[in-house]
Amino acid sequence: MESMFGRQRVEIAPGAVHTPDWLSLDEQQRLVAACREWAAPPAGMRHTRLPSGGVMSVQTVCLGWHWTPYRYSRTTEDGSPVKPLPDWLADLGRRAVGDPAHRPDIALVNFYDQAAKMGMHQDKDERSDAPVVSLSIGDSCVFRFGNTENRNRPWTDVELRSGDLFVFGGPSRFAYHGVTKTLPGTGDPATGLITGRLNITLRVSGLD
Ligand SMILES: O=C(O)CCC(=O)C(=O)O
Ligand SMILES: [Fe+2]
Repeated sequence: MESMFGRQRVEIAPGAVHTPDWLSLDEQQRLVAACREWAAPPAGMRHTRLPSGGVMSVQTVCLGWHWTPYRYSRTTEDGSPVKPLPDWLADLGRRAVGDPAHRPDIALVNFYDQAAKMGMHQDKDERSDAPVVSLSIGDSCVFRFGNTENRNRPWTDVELRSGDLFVFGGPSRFAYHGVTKTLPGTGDPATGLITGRLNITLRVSGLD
């Protein structure tokens, strides 16, 4: 939410909190550089294929556990081992949640080109109700945060900008959400990302 003092931390729904400008420029630069390495093959960034035969418009690389709709595994579709989730990234997730016991073991790194979006869905392939941490870098987007019942209204549209944190847990952990559009040209090239949007979600798998 915008006030004359800038954007404020807002609880969008119980357990769902938007914290603007949470990442420093240094942290964003480090994440962009790391995402470039994670995106490289093997087990690199690709468009996820859906069982329906469709292909997601975002490109994704997974760390820790590989997500294939609708389950997690230790290897990708072509049999490559999934890249590890580095401790420093799990530490960042722990700091975002503010709970010393929080231990994310999955990162999904999504890249949105200017046409990419993500339909309303729940993050429900994890066997844990621990909060999901979402970090955004690059172009702004319209993030639609809905309800836990279905993909329809009520929802709240939130503009996520570069450096913003969004955490959803508690009663909002299984709320439907999606990205209706990105806003091309709104990112700061100083992050190292010249075009497009990166989103990193950190999750607890509940698997071993
Ligand atoms: O890009 C975003 O902000 C949301 C990504 C998301 O919902 C997901 O990866 O499940
Ligand atoms: Fe999601």
